[in-house]
Amino acid sequence: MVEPLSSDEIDTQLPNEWSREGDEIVRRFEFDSYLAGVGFAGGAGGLAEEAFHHPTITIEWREVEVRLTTHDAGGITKKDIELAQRLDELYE
Ligand SMILES: C[C@H](O)[C@H](O)[C@H]1CNC2=NC(N)=NC(=O)C2=N1
Repeated sequence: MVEPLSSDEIDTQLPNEWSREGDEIVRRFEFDSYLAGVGFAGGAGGLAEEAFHHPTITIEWREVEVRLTTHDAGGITKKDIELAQRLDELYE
């Protein structure tokens, strides 16, 4: 079972564009169109399924908010950090 990271570990491992909100890490991705955000959300869902680790994805007007936490561990784990990194690669 994966263990929650300590606050220090989160601070050092959190990718640059992400922020911590309690037991979640959050990033808002910006797009030129609503449908570009929808497409990104679809790709994010595919990465989530590959990792079997599922974020909360909110699709808004030209923005997509992704929230990650590890429910099984009750906190932020390396699974969240790793998927965040993959989402950043998808976005770039
Ligand atoms: C049984 C458990 O729900 C599964 O192992 C997976 C599914 N996707 C998941 N996604 C997230 N974000 N956290 C989990 O703990 C998690 N667990």
